[in-house]
Amino acid sequence: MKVLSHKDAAYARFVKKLNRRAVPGAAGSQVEEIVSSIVSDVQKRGNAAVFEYTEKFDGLRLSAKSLFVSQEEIDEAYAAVDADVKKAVAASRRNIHAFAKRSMRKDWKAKNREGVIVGERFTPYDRVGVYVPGGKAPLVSSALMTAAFGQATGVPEILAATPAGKDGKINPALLYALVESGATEIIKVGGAQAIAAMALGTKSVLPVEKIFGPGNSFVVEAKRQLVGAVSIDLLPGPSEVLIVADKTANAQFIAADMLAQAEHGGDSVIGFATNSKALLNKVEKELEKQAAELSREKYLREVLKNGTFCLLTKSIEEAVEICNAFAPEHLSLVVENEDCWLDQIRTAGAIYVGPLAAVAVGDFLAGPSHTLPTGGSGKSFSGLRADQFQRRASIVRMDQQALQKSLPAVETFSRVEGLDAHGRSVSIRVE
Ligand SMILES: NC(=O)c1ccc[n+]([C@@H]2O[C@H](COP(=O)([O-])OP(=O)(O)OC[C@H]3O[C@@H](n4cnc5c(N)ncnc54)[C@H](O)[C@@H]3O)[C@@H](O)[C@H]2O)c1
Ligand SMILES: [Zn+2]
Repeated sequence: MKVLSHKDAAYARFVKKLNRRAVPGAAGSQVEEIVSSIVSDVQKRGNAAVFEYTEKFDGLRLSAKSLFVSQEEIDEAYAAVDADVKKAVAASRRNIHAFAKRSMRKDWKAKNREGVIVGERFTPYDRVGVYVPGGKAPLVSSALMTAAFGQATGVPEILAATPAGKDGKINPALLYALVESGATEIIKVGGAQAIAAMALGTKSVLPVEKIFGPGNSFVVEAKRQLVGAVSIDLLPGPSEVLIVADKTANAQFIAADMLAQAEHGGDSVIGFATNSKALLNKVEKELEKQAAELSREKYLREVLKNGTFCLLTKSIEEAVEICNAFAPEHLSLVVENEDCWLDQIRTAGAIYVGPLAAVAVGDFLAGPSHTLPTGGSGKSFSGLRADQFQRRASIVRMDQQALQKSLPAVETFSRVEGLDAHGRSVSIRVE
């Protein structure tokens, strides 16, 4: 764990490094090369390549038949999942649908200055892909936090991809959540090969139009490389949280929120910035104490060692500047005059305001998607939302009078651009 005060010599350089730009594969890790060879192999050899990589990385032998989750497997999952889980999935789905309804784009029309009627029309995509990570934990909530938004906007075909275990089984709760969230087909494939299969199609998999969802660095890099063949939602990689707090905050709550994101393990990053020395000391102690009591201690230790920083800043203003440069996936803001500081935050994917706003409530239940930009990509992308499942077309219609009023400016543009056919196509209607 890195602990630094603004008085330390190393502080300025460390803070400067926190000013990030998104790079999915860790520098020097060769993720880019590995992924590009997987993608081109799936493009060339289709199913055969998908099956080989699944055997290599997940220890599972697939065939054209066992590639897809069967109706029997779905029925088994529905029978196996207990009532509590079904209730929790329903509660989360209800909030997601309500949230999605509000953020969906709605058709509109208006008249411009010349009287031309202009507007926008939105229709759901026909076929999308969602990736649900399955490596380190069965992310049941991630099924909801991607597919259920597509379901809310009325996407008719949702292809889901998630890695299965060596026995070919997918966690029943995850399978249940996927089907409840509108997945119409599910393939038992993970990693870059899953993204390539969905984007490019194989003999068995029909290609999709857009790909959604989080994953490890191979998944995120594959999405990045396949933009063009498909569009994507954003680049959501390993989980992160930054906490900005002053002396009014509760150290136990802060440590608990940090550990909640740290337990995702891997390349997760957790940060804490405060202007209170006393709070910093308390949070450090709490992290140790609480980590020892939690079940995923191995992942927690890994992230506490390599992916954690605690900063004593000069002021809250400076902590907010660091936050905007870092662009955290989750920001927890626990300060006096919280609304004032909230207005200054520009790059965080999700903002949790006040001491009681536990990040885990947003992770599972609140309504906004937990699929959020990480690794600094919050500077350029926003979190997953319903309107990303909508295609948009602009609409233009006009009557004789509007056409006539448009003619002079059109003729001027035609003349300066040297495109006289453009001008003629309007004047011919006015004459
Ligand atoms: N940002 C968000 O909104 C958000 C939400 C949920 C989860 N996440 C993140 O998603 C990630 C999930 O990662 P995961 O690993 O548990 O599951 P995953 O499903 O993303 O990755 C597993 C797949 O990675 C591939 N793989 C593993 N090692 C490989 C190698 N050496 N070379 C090529 N491919 C390889 C395999 O094909 C495997 O199927 C976590 O980092 C978690 O924090 C992010
Ligand atoms: Zn989380």
